[in-house]
Amino acid sequence: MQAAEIDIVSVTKKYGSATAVDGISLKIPAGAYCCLLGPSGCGKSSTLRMIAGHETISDGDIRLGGKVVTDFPPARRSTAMMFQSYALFPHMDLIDNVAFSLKMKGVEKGERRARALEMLKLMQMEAYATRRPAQLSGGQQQRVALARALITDPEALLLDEPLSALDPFLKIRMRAELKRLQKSLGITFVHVTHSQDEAMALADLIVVMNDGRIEQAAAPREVFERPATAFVARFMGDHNVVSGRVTGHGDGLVTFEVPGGQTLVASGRAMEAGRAVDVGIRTDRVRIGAAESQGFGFTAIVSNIEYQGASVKLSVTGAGIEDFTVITDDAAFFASPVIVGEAIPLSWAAGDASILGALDS
Ligand SMILES: Nc1ncnc2c1ncn2[C@@H]1O[C@H](COP(=O)(O)OP(=O)(O)OP(=O)(O)O)[C@@H](O)[C@H]1O
Repeated sequence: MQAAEIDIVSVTKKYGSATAVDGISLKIPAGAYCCLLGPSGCGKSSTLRMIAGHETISDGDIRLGGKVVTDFPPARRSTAMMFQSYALFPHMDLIDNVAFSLKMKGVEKGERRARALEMLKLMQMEAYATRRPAQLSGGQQQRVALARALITDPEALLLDEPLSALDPFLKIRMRAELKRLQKSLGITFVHVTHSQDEAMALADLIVVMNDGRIEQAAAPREVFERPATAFVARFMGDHNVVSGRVTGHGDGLVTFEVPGGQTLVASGRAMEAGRAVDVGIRTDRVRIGAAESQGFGFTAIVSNIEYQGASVKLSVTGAGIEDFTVITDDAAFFASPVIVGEAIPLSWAAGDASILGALDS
């Protein structure tokens, strides 16, 4: 199969006067596994449907494999879409379900059935070829839906929350299957999800969306290690976001004051005093113990402790700092446990607190 690059150029989607997608631009390389990630209502499904041609584009253009397809109907785009509900026909057996789009194209019966069987084989479902969808498990239905989408030989497969109907165990298994399938077919996958874990596990490119815009588009590790904005840091989880005002800078470090009056230090480029900043601090990089130098920690009051097996999660507050989380490994915690209500010193290394959004400059 051939893979297509997807180029979204200043695309806007309006429903009446409401803007669902607000002038986004994004290049998805051919053969990439791209996850559109974000909270409910951020515009991920609208973006996917515009790529598929199931939704008109209010402004801007979409190019697939270098060709402008903005006004093309779905069937002319070399894309295939797999829906959340799988949308299988209940009265047809699996072969007819999978062969359906070939029938629409006028492919002769013998050939379309042979190709459908081949697709079912690819998905290891040939033994069930004459069953109906209701006689299958959720995971099996998903494989059939995939076979049905792939039979048209698409250059890009578009998946809208493909794992959301599955139980947690199956979800993780099917997620591995999706990844394997994408690598073996080599075509571009665009997968809509609101799950950070799912996006981190699958994607080569994560696109974090918020309120119709793209907050960050980067490799999973980049998004996790260097969130571009406070929104991304909060949404990906595992980061504390502390807000304050800049009081000074020097040597790649910025000092800032939080509302409670204490001064902390973060890495970041020079910026003028008085500017409001958000600083990200990874929850797993904070340790219990006094800071070696001023500004790389604070005194916190423990408000909650959750045992999580391999780790322990502490919720704490400090002067001007609310909702701060510390993830510590279980051995370190139980070697010298703390209790709710206790005042404890917290600290982190110089590179572990960074000004969000100023990391690339
Ligand atoms: N057909 C429609 N008519 C009017 N408004 C719509 C339509 N489809 C979506 N919207 C609105 O556009 C915005 C973006 O919706 P969209 O479905 O793209 O978001 P999403 O990120 O995929 O959300 P979810 O995860 O809940 O599916 C929402 O505010 C939604 O209510």
